[in-house]
Amino acid sequence: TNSTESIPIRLNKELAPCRQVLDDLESHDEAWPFLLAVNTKQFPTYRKVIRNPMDLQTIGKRLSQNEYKSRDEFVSDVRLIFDNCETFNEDNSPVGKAGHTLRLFFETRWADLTSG
Ligand SMILES: Cc1ncccc1N[C@@H](C)c1cnc2ccsc2c1
Repeated sequence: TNSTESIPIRLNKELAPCRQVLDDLESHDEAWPFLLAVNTKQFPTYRKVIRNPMDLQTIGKRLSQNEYKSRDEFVSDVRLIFDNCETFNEDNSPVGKAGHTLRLFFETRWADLTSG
């Protein structure tokens, strides 16, 4: 069955901005470091430093599986991506700069989509 049939209309409407902003993030030029989970073979220290990894693909799966019960849960996962990025990457590194750019894009787009 279509996974959206099972959730109340209210929740479905409530989460619409989440799908929209996720699509916008995934298609952003600076999204490349955040599309998939950080490969721990490529970055062996990552999981020691970052206790709660997060990425855009994981958020998309959670959204499609109706794991978010509120917009706030969704927003927390998105902000976790950028907080992890700041923890692990220098601000002036390519990934660090991408994180700051994409965080500002997210907060601006999210405010536009949800300001009523
Ligand atoms: C967001 C993040 N934080 C810390 C480490 C990595 C990453 N991203 C991965 C995709 C990444 C980021 N940059 C490069 C450069 C060559 S492979 C590769 C993979």
